[in-house]
Amino acid sequence: FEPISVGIAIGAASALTGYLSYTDLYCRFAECCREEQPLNASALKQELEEKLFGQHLATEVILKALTGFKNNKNPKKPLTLSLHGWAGTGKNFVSQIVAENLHRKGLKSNFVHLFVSTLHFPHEQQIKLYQDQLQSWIRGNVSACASSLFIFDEMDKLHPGVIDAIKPFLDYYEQIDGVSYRKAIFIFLSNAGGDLITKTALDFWRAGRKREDIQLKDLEPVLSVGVFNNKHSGLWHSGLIDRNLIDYFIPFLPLEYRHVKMCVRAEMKARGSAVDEDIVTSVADEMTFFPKDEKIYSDKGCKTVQSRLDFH
Ligand SMILES: Nc1ncnc2c1ncn2[C@@H]1O[C@H](COP(=O)(O)OP(=O)(O)OP(=O)(O)O)[C@@H](O)[C@H]1O
Repeated sequence: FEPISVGIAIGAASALTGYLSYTDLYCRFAECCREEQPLNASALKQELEEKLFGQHLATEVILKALTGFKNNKNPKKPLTLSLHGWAGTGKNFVSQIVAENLHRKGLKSNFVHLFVSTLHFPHEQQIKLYQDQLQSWIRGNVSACASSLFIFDEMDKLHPGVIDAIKPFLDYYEQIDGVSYRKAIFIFLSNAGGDLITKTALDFWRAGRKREDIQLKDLEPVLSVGVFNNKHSGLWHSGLIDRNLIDYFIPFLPLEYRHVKMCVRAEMKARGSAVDEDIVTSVADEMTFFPKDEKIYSDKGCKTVQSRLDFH
C-alpha cells in the first residue's frame, strides 16, 4: 500500500465515524427524525402486555399493524388505524404507548401531533379555515419528518368536511406536490361502535364464554353493519371507508371490575406507593357498572380511577 492513500483512507474513515458519532451524539440530546429506525417490536409487545389491561384484540392488531408497516421499506400508503370503543377503555393510553415507541419523546415529540375535534375544530362555520390549516400543517410536518404520527381524537365528532381535508394524504399517491406521505401514521380514535362491541362482549359473557375467546371476526361484521354502513355516524360520511383508506379497525372491549382493579394497582405503583388491596377494592367499588342487572362493565372504564384514588 502506498502510505499516502492509506492516510487518506484512514482520514476519510475517521471523518466518517466522527461524523456518525456526532450525529448520534446530537440526536441523543436534540430530537431527530430517524425514518429508517426500526421499531423495537418486542419492547412494544412487552409494554402492551404489561400495561394495557383486558384488550387482547387491540394488543394483537396494533402489534401486527405496526411491525408490518415499519418493516416494509416501501409502503404504498400511510398506515391508518381506527380505534373504537367505550370511554376509558384505553384508546388514548395506547396511542401514547405507540407514540413513545415510534418517537422517543412520545406525545411531546415534534413528530407526534394530537388533534382533538372539539378543541381544535369546534366551529362548523370555520370548516374552510380548518381544512386549509390542517392540510398545510400535515404537509409541513411530513416534509420535516416523513414518519410523523398524527392522532385524531373524537373522530366521531369531527365534521366530515375536515375529514375530507385529510383524505388525500391517506391515499395511495406516490407524492403530492413533491411530498410523500407513505411513511406517516394516522391514528383515529372514536366511541363509534362502542355499544356494538359491548353487546358482543356481553353475548359472550352471557353464553359463559371467555372474553379472551372473542376474535376479530366476531366483531368485524357487527362493526361494519353498525358503524360503517350507518350514514349518521359522522366519520363515515367521509368516504374513508368506501375508499378502503383505513387499514385496521381496532375494537376496545368494555372493562370489567377486575380490570378496574388492575388500573388502580397500576396507578398506585406509578405514584410510588405500596399496593393496598383494601384501597384497590374500595376505589373499584365506587365505580358504576352496567348493564343494570348484571353490572359487569365499568361505564367509565378506568377513566376516573386516578382522581378517585386522590381521595384515599
Ligand atoms: N385497558 C386499559 N389498561 C390500562 N389502563 C387503562 C386502560 N383503559 C384505560 N386506562 C387508564 O385510564 C386512563 C383513561 O383512559 P383513556 O384516556 O385511554 O380512555 P379512552 O378510551 O381514550 O376514552 P375516551 O373515549 O373517553 O377518550 C388511561 O390514561 C389509563 O391510565
